[in-house]
Amino acid sequence: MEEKTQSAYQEELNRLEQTNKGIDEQLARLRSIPVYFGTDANEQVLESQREHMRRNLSKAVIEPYFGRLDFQESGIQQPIPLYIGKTGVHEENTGDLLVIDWRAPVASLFYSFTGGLSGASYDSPDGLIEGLVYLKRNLVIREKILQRVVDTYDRENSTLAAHDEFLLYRLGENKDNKLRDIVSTIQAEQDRIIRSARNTALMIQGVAGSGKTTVALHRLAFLLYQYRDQIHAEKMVILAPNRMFLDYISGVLPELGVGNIQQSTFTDWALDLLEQDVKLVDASKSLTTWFATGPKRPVIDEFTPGRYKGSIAFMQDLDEWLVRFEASYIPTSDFQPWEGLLLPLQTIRAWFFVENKHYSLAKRRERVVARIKRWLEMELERVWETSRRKELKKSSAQRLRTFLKSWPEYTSFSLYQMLYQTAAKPGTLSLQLLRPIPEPIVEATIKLFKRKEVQLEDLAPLLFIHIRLHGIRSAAIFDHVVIDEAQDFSPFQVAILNQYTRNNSFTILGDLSQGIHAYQGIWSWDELLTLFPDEQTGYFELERSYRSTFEIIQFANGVLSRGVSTDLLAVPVFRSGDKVRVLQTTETDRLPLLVKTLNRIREGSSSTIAIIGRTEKHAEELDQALQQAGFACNLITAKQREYKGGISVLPVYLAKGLEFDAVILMDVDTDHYSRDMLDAKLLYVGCTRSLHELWLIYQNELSPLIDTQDPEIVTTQFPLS
Ligand SMILES: Nc1ncnc2c1ncn2[C@@H]1O[C@H](COP(=O)(O)OP(=O)(O)OP(=O)(O)O)[C@@H](O)[C@H]1O
Repeated sequence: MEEKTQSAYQEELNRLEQTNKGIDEQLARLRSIPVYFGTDANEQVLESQREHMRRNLSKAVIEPYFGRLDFQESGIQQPIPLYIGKTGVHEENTGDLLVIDWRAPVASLFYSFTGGLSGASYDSPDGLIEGLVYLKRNLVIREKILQRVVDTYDRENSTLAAHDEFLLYRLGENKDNKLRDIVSTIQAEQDRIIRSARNTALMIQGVAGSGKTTVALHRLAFLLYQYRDQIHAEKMVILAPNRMFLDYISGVLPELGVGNIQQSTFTDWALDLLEQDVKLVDASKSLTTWFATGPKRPVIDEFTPGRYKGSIAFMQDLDEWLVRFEASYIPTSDFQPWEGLLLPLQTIRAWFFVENKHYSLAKRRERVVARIKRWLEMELERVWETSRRKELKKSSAQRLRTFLKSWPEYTSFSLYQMLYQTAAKPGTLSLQLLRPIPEPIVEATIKLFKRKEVQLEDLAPLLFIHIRLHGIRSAAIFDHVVIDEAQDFSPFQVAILNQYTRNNSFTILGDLSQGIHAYQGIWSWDELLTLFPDEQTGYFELERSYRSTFEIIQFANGVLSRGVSTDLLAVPVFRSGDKVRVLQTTETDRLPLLVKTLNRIREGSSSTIAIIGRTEKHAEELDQALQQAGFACNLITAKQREYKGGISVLPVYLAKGLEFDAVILMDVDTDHYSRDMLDAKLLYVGCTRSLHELWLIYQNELSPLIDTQDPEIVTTQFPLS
């Protein structure tokens, strides 16, 4: 070990010992205080603070910090070493900071400082603090043991050479079956997103592997720290494409010491609000239709149901329709409980349209009906003769029931159904949509209604109606919403979510190059950007990809460019690995080659492996073949709720968002991946799932999306040894 490195190591060993001692003492003291179970409110608050500290310190004692930054603030004599960790720790007696929370303003220097001799600054609650950075050091501590000390900047020799070395060391590690936190290596461009102000709809276009999901999760932890009095974890939500993906990312927030954040899919969230008034068609069925190969795949245009019903134009049509419905939503005659007594329609209208106009439609009807009943009771009390009153009571109740039949109650579903029924009958003019819904959409929707079923794209309109009918409960309003894989959301879905969100506070992230659900999702970020006021919108692009090796990224970029005209190509962090292997086979050798490849991969250090097919059926066949060959695999289907790791077999469209040490893409021939936009995006998604090894196997003719010419990144040979 070089002398300087050795002394740095020794210095850090001493410091670690001192910090651990401080934490241990605090923990011991806290643990010696008996837990309070009583009813005194003040004591309860103190106990919950102690419990919070006990939890934080027990975590901190294992890995107290990961970084050190020596910073000399302007006007101060010398640099002070700042140790940065996942949670802040104070020295018990002096109150000095032993460890600074990574989310604290000063810690932003650790991420934003990228070298050079000029000054550095950070925003503090007291304004801009300026100064000089002398040292930036990464420290790896595992189970209290110092394992690595890497200086990424040293003012004395003004280098930054080790900066990428530490990142590369981290990226080169194999992954287990959960996404991990990246606090020790957050990059400057990611840090800017994480620390953005809260009342903004942040939109992030990031290439595959650029850390979008990870960054969003760190942003939640930051918001909770920075705005702890205004934002509450239980009022934040992460919306992801499916439950399995949520399971896959579920480790990050607890690692960051954050709990209680809601995690859901748009579907589950919407169905919950609609109180299961409707059923959704089986997701596998629609996925099979949209991801069919060749000519069986439906054409996608603006009249594709998902695009049409997900558009803001449809939302506006529906809005207009509801205004006219509301105007007509009142009985058509006076109410006459008995001869000689009349409640004029005009009075009922005034109660409905004027006195109760601030209530939602259902509430207004409920209030007006209650008022009619009260009016009736008062009128009955005026009838002195008991037997006559009894008789009138009975008959008027009957008349009221008949009267109210002309003023039915609606659910979101029944009203939505009425919209399509009206659209199907050109005669009913007053409630006809101004812009007619295309006939095939009307027919297909009505057909599903018979089974009380709807498609995913019907959920936003149903919720829109739900809000008109019932309003929004304040308990249902979010402080902040994260939408992952937002390219698959429709503008209507995001507009609805915005109604349930305070102050446009969103983190919306996605990648148009992975927009494989183009039949419902956005085609450009402008479709979402226009939903928010300009001054509350932020747009970022992440171009660097951290997941895969240089070879894999170059190869995947080639695939994408052959099917899509795009400038959203990933820039690799220079981490070189094995060449991508594109192997030709025959029908008889296909499965033996797959088995041989799997065995070969397993000889190495990969712990998560994916075998990716083109469709669900394709994946099922591969899974069966592998099970018969003795491999314990996990078949991933659209209904999956848990991500188990190990060897996964899955259709390419379900691989989005996940990552594996090694990926084998099966049957990448012309039939499975033709030269078109969707197939290019699908194959791009498949390739970019791999961290270290990528294998592609095909028979007959290779997909035109793949080029094997560049010997620097691809080989067509199976490795010899
Ligand atoms: N700054 C970083 N330091 C270390 N690892 C990082 C960093 N940023 C991202 N990564 C790693 O890169 C991988 C990709 O991250 P993530 O899944 O968040 O990206 P993504 O943009 O959501 O990807 P995709 O769109 O392809 O699903 C993860 O393994 C993550 O840990």
